[in-house]
Amino acid sequence: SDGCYYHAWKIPGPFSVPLVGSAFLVTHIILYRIFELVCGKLDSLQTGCAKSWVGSQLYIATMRPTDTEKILTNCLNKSPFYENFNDIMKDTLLTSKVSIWKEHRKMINPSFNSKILNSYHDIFVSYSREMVKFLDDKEGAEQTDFLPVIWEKTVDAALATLTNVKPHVIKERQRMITITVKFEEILIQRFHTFWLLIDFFWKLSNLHKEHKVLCQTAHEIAENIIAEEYKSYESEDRNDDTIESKRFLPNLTKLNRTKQITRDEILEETSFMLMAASETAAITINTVLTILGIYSDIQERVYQELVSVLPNIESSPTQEELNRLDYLERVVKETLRLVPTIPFILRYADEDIKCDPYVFPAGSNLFVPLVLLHRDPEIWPEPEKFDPDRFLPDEVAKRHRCSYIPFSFGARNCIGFKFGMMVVKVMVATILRNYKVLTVGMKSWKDIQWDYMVMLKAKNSRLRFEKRKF
Ligand code: HEM
Repeated sequence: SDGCYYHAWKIPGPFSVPLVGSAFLVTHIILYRIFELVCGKLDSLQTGCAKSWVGSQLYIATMRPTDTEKILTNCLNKSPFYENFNDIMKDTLLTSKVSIWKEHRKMINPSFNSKILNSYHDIFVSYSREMVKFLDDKEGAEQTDFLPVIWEKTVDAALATLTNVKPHVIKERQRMITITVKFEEILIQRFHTFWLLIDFFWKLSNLHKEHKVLCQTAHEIAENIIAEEYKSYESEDRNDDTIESKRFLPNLTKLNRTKQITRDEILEETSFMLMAASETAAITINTVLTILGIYSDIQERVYQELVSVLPNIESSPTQEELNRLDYLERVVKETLRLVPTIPFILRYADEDIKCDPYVFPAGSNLFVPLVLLHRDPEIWPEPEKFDPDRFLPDEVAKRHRCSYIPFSFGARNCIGFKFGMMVVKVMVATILRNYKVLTVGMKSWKDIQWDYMVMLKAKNSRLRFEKRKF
């Protein structure tokens, strides 16, 4: 509309891109141009926000906490960007239109309440013990890449908590990891091959064939998990009041009986939920350990806290002990500030959003770069310094509540926020109580090479583990 052009005209932004037809091409340009723009020029613009026209689509990036709060509270629809992930995750909590999302989130939310999450504590502990046992067996060995190792444990922990299926029953569950990695590789390859960004060529390419095979396999694995869940539903004398029946997949299975959700919808939600739960947690644990490997003085402080709260090396933290690990909590928070595992969020404006002195017009795509918001020197003095004490209560109270949002904010925030913090803390606490972690040849977090696609993950973190003496 004319209003849209008028409002957009006032927002600074030096470039536009000629009309292009493919949604994927648009996405490509957003990522590269806006990232470049936002990273390179946002602070020099001194406005905290910038726009870019990509064909007929308007993209606006902002790193002001007040705008961020307005966007995340008022715009619950996602940008078309999210349609590009993969073909079996088009209608999930993450991606679906508000109408569907609202219904599903209402059904899924109760499975993430505190009572149910607390019942997961011992399960997380048992997988963290398995992790330590794995390290014991390989003592001293340099892990060229720790991420796949910890990821196996978070997949099992996710299956053991979000479903009633015993992880070992799902023989191909480790393939969930290779498939996810492959999906991301294909996405990256597509981004780097200009002609593959045009749908017509993409559909003809071998990469697309590979993509389809992966979708098929992911679909089969999710089918198996659901079939097992149905079996356990039928075999056990079902009591719908147990805490187990309120878990994510059992709960959806129950709602399927009363036709509140279809089996296909459950399949997509499950596929996505298991991936979301395990990959984010694994990456975060890997990042925390890498950073603590670099800053050994900070690791030492974490270790001293662990020794005082957990005098016995064999013991894992109880829930009450976990809550007393304040310094560890600050370390995890500071890690997610500097390196938010999900580095940006894209929303869609259904109506005009007033962000003084600008109006972000209806129809625009709103880009919230967490990674830049979290490094804004106006909010974070010496932003590149790793300093867990930024999260002391007095410091937190001084900042705007949307200056730090690794789990997003508002009604469409991360449903697994507490779940994620719990797994990460239990795993890191148990590993560090038993092992000292070292990195090879790195002095600062800036020596880590970051993969910058959908997730922000360390590429060259080679961790070494040294058994702690009693
Ligand atoms: C541990 C680190 C984690 C981080 C940093 C993280 C971060 C986020 C962020 C930033 C979003 C919003 C994404 C967007 O709007 O584009 C999100 C959404 C989501 N996350 Fe997480 N997450 C984590 C762990 C988890 C876990 C453990 C689960 C599941 C148990 C989970 C499930 C989800 C789901 C289902 C959504 C979509 C929510 C909706 O749109 O209603 N996440 N997460």
